[in-house]
Amino acid sequence: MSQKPFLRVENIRKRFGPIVASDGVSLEIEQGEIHSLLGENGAGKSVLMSMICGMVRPDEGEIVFKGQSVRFNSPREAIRQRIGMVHQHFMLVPNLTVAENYILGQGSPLRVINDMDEVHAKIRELSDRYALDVRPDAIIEDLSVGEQQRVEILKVLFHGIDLLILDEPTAVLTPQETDRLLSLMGDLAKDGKTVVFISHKLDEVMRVSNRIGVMRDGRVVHTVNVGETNARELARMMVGRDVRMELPRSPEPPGHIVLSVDKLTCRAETGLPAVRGVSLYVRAGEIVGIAGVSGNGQTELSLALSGLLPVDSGRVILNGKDITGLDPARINASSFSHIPEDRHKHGIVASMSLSENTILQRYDQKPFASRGMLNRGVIGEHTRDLIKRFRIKSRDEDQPIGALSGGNQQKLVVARELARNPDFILVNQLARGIDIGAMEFVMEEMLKQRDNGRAILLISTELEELFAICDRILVMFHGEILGELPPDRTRLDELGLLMAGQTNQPALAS
Ligand SMILES: Nc1ncnc2c1ncn2[C@@H]1O[C@H](COP(=O)(O)OP(=O)(O)OP(=O)(O)O)[C@@H](O)[C@H]1O
Repeated sequence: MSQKPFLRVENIRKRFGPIVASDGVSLEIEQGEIHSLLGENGAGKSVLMSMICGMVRPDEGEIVFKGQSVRFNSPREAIRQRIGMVHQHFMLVPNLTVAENYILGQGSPLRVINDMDEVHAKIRELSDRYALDVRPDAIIEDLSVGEQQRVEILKVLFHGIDLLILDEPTAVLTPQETDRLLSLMGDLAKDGKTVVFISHKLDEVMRVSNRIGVMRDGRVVHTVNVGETNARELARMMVGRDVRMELPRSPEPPGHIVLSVDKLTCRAETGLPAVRGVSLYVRAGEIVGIAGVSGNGQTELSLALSGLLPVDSGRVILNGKDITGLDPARINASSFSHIPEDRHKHGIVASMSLSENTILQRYDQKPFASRGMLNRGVIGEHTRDLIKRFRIKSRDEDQPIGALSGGNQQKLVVARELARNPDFILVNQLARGIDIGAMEFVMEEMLKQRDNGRAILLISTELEELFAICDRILVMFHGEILGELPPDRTRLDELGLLMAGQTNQPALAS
């Protein structure tokens, strides 16, 4: 690493109306390092990085890159200076090929030559060099989330970068894809590239970083070398207190069956079988987990249960009533809450306010409406209460939810669904984007719901989350439930083997 900082950010300020996203933030990054950024939801990580990559303009302060003061008006200008960012939400055109996406509107010299063979060859070369497995002629919409992310990373490499910024890249990845991404970061650093890695997952940050910066309230408040810290200390720096991962729970036995699923089958959007004869039940007062490497039918199972995907055969019974194949609105009205995997598609309407999002499914119900009129006072009060209880960082309840940081959007979805007092709660990826302090709170809330007699089905790729709050864990593999494990008598590696489809284990309960 060189002595002079490769990137220096000095005293940057950025406001969005009354919200201070960057409060005089300063940061130094060395060439060839992997520098992680941690911080609570809304601490200002994404906004800071968006300013470095030309997406957002700072109000004040200076960015010095390779010794020169820079001010970008667009991401394209930043890319010209060899700075690229992969965002939380991919920016690829779904019905175009990888190669077409790369030359689209970028003004690349290769586009002027218009030599697609050359573009394809360059993609293949980079794909081979960094083991990215990206085919230039693949259509984006046919690719899995992990593949699309590798396409995004290769896109930035394609245009040539020295600084790569990755904003929560592992939030949507399987453990195997995460391992692969972390080793890619190491390879890039070996090639002299510099990587900024934003994540809420402390174990990943500890594994891959050279240095770690911790942000709070729009500033970097600590920067530490990875060898001089540990996950517990990082958590304390972020949240300002110790974070408990072991949560107390009442020993009450579960009650009657609230949801039962009998031999459910359904196909994925591609038409291929995704859920193959799944049977399960969830009782009042218990949390049943579904573990599995993503892509094993969990997405389709949750969409089919909530009416968002047609069921081919089998039955779903909620509180004794057959809800199989009902439309989502009717399922929602049957005391069924859903915290979806993809909040943008199924959880929120980004352009609508927090208040409107809070009552999405209940805009015509008491106390939010009476005699065909919205009770704006009641809706506002209810939303303010959720904002306060879940510490959702926002200007006020009238702000569009799309302007909130990712983790704060997720907190509103969780708050809304729990506030509906449902009998059954379906959760697919509770933690998505939520910081560890808020995660502790959200898990406590889930346990309170359980202790109040709710039945909860928690689909997750985060094993720690499943072990922390589930009473039983089912393992899903290739669209089937392979077995059930008691979390208090199962080791992580046993669960991992079952998730890989290995069923001949002693821990497997009948
Ligand atoms: N376009 C915008 N309009 C208004 N406020 C915004 C906008 N973009 C960001 N903010 C606000 O700036 C603050 C910092 O947001 P940022 O996305 O940087 O947080 P973060 O640290 O990345 O959080 P998370 O961990 O949840 O992703 C938040 O309070 C957010 O609501």
